[in-house]
Amino acid sequence: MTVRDQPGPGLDAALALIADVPDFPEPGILFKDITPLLGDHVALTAVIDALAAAGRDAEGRPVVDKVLGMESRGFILGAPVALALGVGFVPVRKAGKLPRATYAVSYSLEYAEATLEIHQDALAPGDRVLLVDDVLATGGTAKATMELVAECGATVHGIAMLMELSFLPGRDSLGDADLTTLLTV
Ligand SMILES: O=P(O)(O)OC[C@H]1O[C@H](OP(=O)(O)OP(=O)(O)O)[C@H](O)[C@@H]1O
Ligand SMILES: Nc1ncnc2[nH]cnc12
Repeated sequence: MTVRDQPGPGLDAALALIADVPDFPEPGILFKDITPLLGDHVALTAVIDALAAAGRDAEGRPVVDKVLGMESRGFILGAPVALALGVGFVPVRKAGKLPRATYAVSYSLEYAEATLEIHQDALAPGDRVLLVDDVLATGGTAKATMELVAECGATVHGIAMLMELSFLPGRDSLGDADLTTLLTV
């Protein structure tokens, strides 16, 4: 597994806007609140540019066919990353939200259990995709999404996360996937 830090102008200041909220949504969880960062145009631009770099080659050319975002914070970050790369966006949604035929995977995350779904025709066999989300905690969400991509016959080019919680074993569940995290806490 490769981890690439993507320092850039304004990125450190952007990441400093993430707020710690103790005991949310339940006692013992230190919740990482990205809403102050999202509300700052300069910070949001720096973060989207840094995440999009995970979908480019060394010359800066896009190398993915689709960006996937996991509900719901992965939608906020993933859609602008897709625009930056000039490719389409695919939502990976919680159970029961997608209207047509889906593949589904159930999983556990830091403070809940859930099922994620993808439309069966969202990806073409052989598509190379970039997964985008805000937090890598237990890795349950990312691992479930990788399984959905495999079920579609597509390939995970990389996983781009705003932050990684180093006190949880998230990265251990991602095999040899190419993981980019902008911040480790
Ligand atoms: O690595 P994990 O343990 O799976 O946790 C990470 C996931 O948890 C959060 O999403 P959540 O399901 O809480 O949904 P939200 O974005 O709608 O708040 C976060 O946005 C990641 O998707
Ligand atoms: N501690 C945390 N803060 C924010 N989002 C999360 N998703 C899973 N764990 C989280």
